[in-house]
Amino acid sequence: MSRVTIIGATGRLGSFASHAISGIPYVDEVLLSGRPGREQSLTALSHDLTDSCAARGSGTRITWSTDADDYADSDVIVVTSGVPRKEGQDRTDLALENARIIAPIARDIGKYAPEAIVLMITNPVDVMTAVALRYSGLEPRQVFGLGTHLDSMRLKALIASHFHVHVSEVHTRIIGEHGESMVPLWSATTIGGIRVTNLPAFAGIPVTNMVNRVKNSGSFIIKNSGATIYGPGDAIGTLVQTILGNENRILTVSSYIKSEVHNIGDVCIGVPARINRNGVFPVAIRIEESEIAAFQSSVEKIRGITQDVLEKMDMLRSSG
Ligand SMILES: NC(=O)c1ccc[n+]([C@@H]2O[C@H](COP(=O)([O-])OP(=O)(O)OC[C@H]3O[C@@H](n4cnc5c(N)ncnc54)[C@H](O)[C@@H]3O)[C@@H](O)[C@H]2O)c1
Ligand SMILES: O=C(O)C[C@H](O)C(=O)O
Repeated sequence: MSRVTIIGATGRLGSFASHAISGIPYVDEVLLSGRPGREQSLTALSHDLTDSCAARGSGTRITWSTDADDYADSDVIVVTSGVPRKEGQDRTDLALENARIIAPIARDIGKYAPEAIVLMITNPVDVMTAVALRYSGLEPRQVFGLGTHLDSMRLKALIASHFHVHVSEVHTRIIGEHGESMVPLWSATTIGGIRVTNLPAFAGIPVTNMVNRVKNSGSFIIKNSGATIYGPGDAIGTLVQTILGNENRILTVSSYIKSEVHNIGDVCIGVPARINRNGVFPVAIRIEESEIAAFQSSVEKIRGITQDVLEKMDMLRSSG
């Protein structure tokens, strides 16, 4: 029996992620959680998703609640609550506003669901992962963020399209910030098991254009269709399935690292991590010199914003 709770379920991403999760075979119950005042919307969404399950021949139960104590007994909690960026904003512009939304939610998770594995989605996701870790009091293995998994999938799609190969033939990773300072690891990119840098055709690929397209993907979609929904929603589904299926896949997610990448750490940021029913375990890696420098600078950026937000949150708390 597995129960997955989505906090922020009435939002654009939350509702599609709920749909994606309801299709995972290991999931018996999806609990749609929202703020008081959202009862009608939660009821309607639960009816719609129940119809969807029936149409797919799935026996997954869809329930809803506005009470935090119903987080209890959740195996996985996905948090999509928070403000999305508007056209022209950077994800990091949302840091303090969303930290103020995430902190009380994380406290409730720590109180009512201390055994759960928590997947953070709210942006800026690396910073919100650190906020959730701090305020929930859970262990680092239990709290992680979507991080650069979505960016890695975006790059994978571009590489597959460029080389006219199936996406399953491409393995690639982007580490670091889910944002401007992300670091594509060409050293860890393979097509059909062959390192891409060993393929003569790689010399002709528009690397900079591809990386810029990944960096700008979210803002392009937001500008032209309002929100990113299906890419992140299905990426959330993959992560939930990886946890509940105890699959031990290595995916690139925002996780607390001490020193796993060339002794760089003390931050929540996108890194390759093994994911299973017990949570998320960053994998120690060695990368190329230029990649180390870029990762170090991404870490410093995210560590700085995280410290700043946590300090401001402390000040807000002490001033009542
Ligand atoms: N990490 C990623 O790759 C990724 C991808 C897409 C969206 N996001 C982030 O997910 C978040 C939600 O995006 P969306 O497009 O679904 O937004 P949305 O506006 O459609 O939904 C926001 C949700 O948050 C809830 N919410 C808003 N303010 C709240 C508050 N003060 N307290 C409690 N709940 C509150 C709303 O009720 C709603 O359920 C944003 O921060 C967005 O940037 C992250
Ligand atoms: O770009 C955004 O603000 C949403 C999300 O982080 C994304 O990359 O799709």
